[in-house]
Order: sequence, then C-alpha cells, then structure tokens
Amino acid sequence: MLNNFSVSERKVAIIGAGFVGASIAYALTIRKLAREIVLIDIHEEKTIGEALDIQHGIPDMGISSVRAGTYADCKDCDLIIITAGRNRKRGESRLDLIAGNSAILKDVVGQMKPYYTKGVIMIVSNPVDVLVYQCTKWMGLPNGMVFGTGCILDSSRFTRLIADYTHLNTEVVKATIVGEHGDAQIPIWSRASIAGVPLQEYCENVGLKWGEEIRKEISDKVREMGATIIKGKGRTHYGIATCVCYLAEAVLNQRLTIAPVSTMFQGEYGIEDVCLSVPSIIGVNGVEKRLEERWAEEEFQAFRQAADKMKKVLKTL
Ligand SMILES: NC(=O)C1=CN([C@@H]2O[C@H](COP(=O)(O)OP(=O)(O)OC[C@H]3O[C@@H](n4cnc5c(N)ncnc54)[C@H](O)[C@@H]3O)[C@@H](O)[C@H]2O)C=CC1
Ligand SMILES: CC(=O)C(=O)O
Repeated sequence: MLNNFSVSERKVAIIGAGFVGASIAYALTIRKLAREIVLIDIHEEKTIGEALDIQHGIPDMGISSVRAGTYADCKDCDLIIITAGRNRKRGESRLDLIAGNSAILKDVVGQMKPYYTKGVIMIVSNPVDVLVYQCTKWMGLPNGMVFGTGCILDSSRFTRLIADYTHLNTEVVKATIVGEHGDAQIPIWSRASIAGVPLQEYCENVGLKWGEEIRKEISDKVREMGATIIKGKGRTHYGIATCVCYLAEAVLNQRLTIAPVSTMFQGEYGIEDVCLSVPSIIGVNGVEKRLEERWAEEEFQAFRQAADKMKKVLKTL
C-alpha cells in the first residue's frame, strides 16, 4: 500500500475561502506546493478577491495558479481541503459548532461528490473529528482517504511550549498530542523527547526543574491555546495553514510523513467507528496507516475515555 504512488498534477481545491481557506491558499502558494489552487465558497465576490490578491505576489515567490471556481473544479483534484464553516466565538467549545457546521458539510459534500473523481479529502472545519466521521461515511472512500488535521496543530503548540521551556529550537523537540482536537486531547508525555533523549532525562541532565506541576502547566496551556488566541484576535488561521501545508506536501509530493491526524478507527487500540488522532503515516492516499504506540497506561486510559466521549457525541447526530 505504501508504494502505491501515482504522478500528481498537484491540483488542489479549497472549499471555504474565509480566513483559514485563504491563509492555506497563501501558504501553499509561497511554499510552491500546488500547481493549481481553486477556491470555492458561497461568497463568490470575496472568493474572487482572495484569489486575485494571492495571485499578485512576486512570481518568483509562488508558482501556483490561484483562482475562484465552482464544485465542477473538484474533478481530478489530488487534494480537496474543506474549511467551510463557522468559527467558534469567545467562550464556545468546538463541539458547540456541530449543528451548524455539520449542515454546511452536508451541503459541501452533496455539491462536491458528483464531480469527485480522485484525491484525498482533508477536513479542517470544526469540530474536526465529528466532521471527518460524517464526511468518511458520506463519501464512502477507502479508509484514510478522508482525514482531518486533528491534533497536528495541538502537537505543534505542544512542541513550541516544550521548546520555550527548555530554551531549545523546536526542531529538536518531538512531542505529540493524540485524541480529540478539543478538550479530550491527550499529551503523550511518555514519549516526548529532545533529540531522541526522553524529556525527563534531558531536564535532569541540564538541571531543569521537571515534574507533574510543569507537565500540567504546559498541557493546560496547549488545551486552552485555541481559546486564548480567539480571545485575542477572534480566530486562528496562520498556525493551521502551515500544518495543512505540511500535510499537503506529504500528499502532493509523495513525501511520506508521520503526524497525528484524525481518521476512522478500524480496531486499532481496540477502538472502531470513531474518528480521533493518533500518529499516522500520511502519503499520496491520505492516511496509509495508524500507528499503535506503547504509551503509559494512564495515557491509554485517557485515550479510551476520549473515544467513549466521541461515541456519545456521534450518537447525538
Ligand atoms: N482544525 C483546526 O485546527 C482549525 C479549524 N478551524 C475551523 O475552520 C473553519 C473556518 O474558519 P475561518 O476560516 O476562520 O471562518 P470564516 O468564517 O472566515 O470562513 C468560513 C467560510 O466558509 C464559507 N461557507 C459557509 N458555508 C458554506 C457553504 N455551504 N459552502 C461553501 N462555503 C461556505 C463562508 O462563506 C466563509 O467564507 C471553522 O470551523 C474553524 O473552527 C480554524 C482554525 C484551526
Ligand atoms: C480554532 C481551532 O480549532 C484552534 O485553533 O485550535
């Protein structure tokens, strides 16, 4: 399965040209990751404006053709990114968005599906784990071809906070959040490392204070980070745009990577019929495999609780 490569035309559709969709289009362009980017949104005039604005960058800094389009442009896309949907307001949780954004996703999938011929579908809209579940069921594609950005953004925040605490560059920190992109997220402290050295051992080595109090402070900050940013500026979009670029590179350039993204479980960790994030191998077919890692017992327990919580949420749909 991992060797099932095909030549990608690097055509990307982004459905939802709001802050997140436009930031993704901009980031993909300056990273030169796509040959063609089509923005699709119910607000046609705004979408044309976003596409023109991105197209007018210095040519040497971006080679994509960026334009506003329609659902017919989803034909032959290598990657379709869904960002349509409302953002949470101050004080709301991501799960408060279910009814509204699920209806929007239904509309989007209903309009996109007749034109879908191939390619991976990446969900960004919230609540991402719930919407990945619905889109997976509605599209009926092989497992992993629909996936959500899930906990990649949380893991990026986690990595940043550990790097800040240890005064190191983020590149040497390896740290992952799994579970829900939401309150039931789980930091996998048992496997967090600095250049391959377990985090606790590293801190002892360099004489940095370490223990439950510091772990809790960092975990709480990561869980609240989305809300903290929303309190400040009303939304988040730059962080997720770079995460999407990273994942798009794996799909479009067949650059296999491992990241904690959300897909439909099929018995891994004894869990099925629910979408959550675990470190997964990502390539041209989306999620090729969910890795089953050896976490600490309390991390497994928290993960199983996250799955139970998500199953209860799915029953309300
Ligand atoms: N997964 C993650 O880590 C993150 C997810 N998000 C989520 O991304 C979503 C988008 O956020 P923003 O771009 O800030 O919101 P926004 O309000 O700026 O943009 C949403 C866009 O969706 C469009 N839209 C609404 N209904 C549509 C439909 N039926 N068909 C096509 N387009 C439609 C709107 O016209 C609008 O342009 C939200 O659900 C937000 O919570 C945001 C940041 C991080
Ligand atoms: C909006 C959101 O889901 C986040 O920034 O985490």
